[in-house]
Parts: sequence; structure tokens; C-alpha cells
Amino acid sequence: MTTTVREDGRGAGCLVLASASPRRRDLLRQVGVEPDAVDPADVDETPRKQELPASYARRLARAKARAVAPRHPGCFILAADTVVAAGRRTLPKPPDAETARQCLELLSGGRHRVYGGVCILAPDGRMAERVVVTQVKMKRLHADEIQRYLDSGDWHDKAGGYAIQGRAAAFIPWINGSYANVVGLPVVETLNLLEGLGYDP
Ligand SMILES: Cc1cn([C@H]2C[C@H](O)[C@@H](COP(=O)(O)OP(=O)(O)OP(=O)(O)O)O2)c(=O)[nH]c1=O
Repeated sequence: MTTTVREDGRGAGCLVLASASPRRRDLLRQVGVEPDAVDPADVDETPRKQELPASYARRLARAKARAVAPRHPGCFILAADTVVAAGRRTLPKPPDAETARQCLELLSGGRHRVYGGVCILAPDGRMAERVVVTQVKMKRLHADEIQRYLDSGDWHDKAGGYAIQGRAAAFIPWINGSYANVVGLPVVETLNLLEGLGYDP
């Protein structure tokens, strides 16, 4: 993908979203930030041995931003990563329904954390990053509820095998922290980082 520079020629105002997640694009749009380009990063998302969830989210957001930056000189690059963790255990983005079932069984009836890593690279090479944590309570799920949820397909492409913005809203009595962070991008913190680096939408 080629770098998009605005019609007014302000290359320093151009923003590239380094993500394939439609949720991230929608959340940015919701607050009036329209990326000039969307260019997903292709990075190895394998967690390292004993890597803590917050470090993992930070490392991946940074890796995604760095992978995409060379393709868009003169632009701000925004990348993020969402990690669901129960204690020290990082849950996968389930590749199949059986793994999604295991995730939901593990999360059922307990509290877990969602770590949202955000990394922004400025055109001059400066970097700003943040990991935002949201605590999520999931009610106890019966086997038939889990099965219905798996049948809905809502778990596809979602860290931890659920999407709070979809049917799984029925499973979550409360959260503590940013809702947008669970959906895929901690919006307030992201806007603060962009502003701190001098991004001018
Ligand atoms: C927990 C949770 C995650 N998710 C999504 C957000 C992310 O898109 C996804 C986590 O995977 P990520 O690897 O963070 O992102 P991605 O693969 O979708 O996109 P990219 O790497 O290109 O940026 O899970 C929800 O939509 N709702 C939820 O409630």
C-alpha cells in the first residue's frame, strides 16, 4: 500500500492504522479520527516463554507499528494489540471452536484482564506507547450457553474467544476500566498519545 498524504500536503498529519481489525477502525471513526490508510502488519504473534500479558501486548503493538512504518515515510503509524489473560495465563485468539470452548470454560464464573497495547510512531521516529488494563467479570456459563455461543461464530478472530460488543455482552455483568480497550483500542489513551506526539487530525 502506498502512503497517503492529505490534499493539503501536510504529510505530518497523515495517519496509518497498522491493523486488520475493523473494531479498531470503527472506534477511531467514532471519535472523529479517520486514518488516511489502513495497512495491517504481518508479525509473528507467538508469545515468548514466561512472557507476562502486559509485556506481550506492548511487544506486539510495537512490532506491528515497526513492521508497517517503512512503507509510509512521513506518516504517524498506529498499532495495537489486545491480550486476554486469566492470571498469568495468556489466552489465544482461538483458531477453532474447540479452543474457543476451552477459553470460555476457563473464563466462566471468574474475573480476567484484558491488556490493550498501543504503539504510535511519529514521522520523526519518536515513539509513544501504553498498555491499558481492563478487568472483566464473566458470569458462570452453562455448557449449552457455551455451545450456542460457539454456534454463533462470534468468537472468530477475538482474543480469548469472545467479543464483549456482541452476544457475549450477555455474559459480562461488569467491567472495571475502559470498555473500548476490551473491544480493541483504548480510545482516550490513544488520543492522548497521538496528541502528545503532535498529531494534528
Ligand atoms: C476481548 C475482545 C477482543 N476483541 C478483538 C479485538 C482484536 O481485533 C482481537 C485481538 O486480536 P489482535 O491480534 O489484537 O488484533 P487483530 O488480529 O484483530 O488485528 P491486527 O493484529 O491486524 O491489529 O480481538 C473484540 O473484538 N472484542 C472483545 O471483547
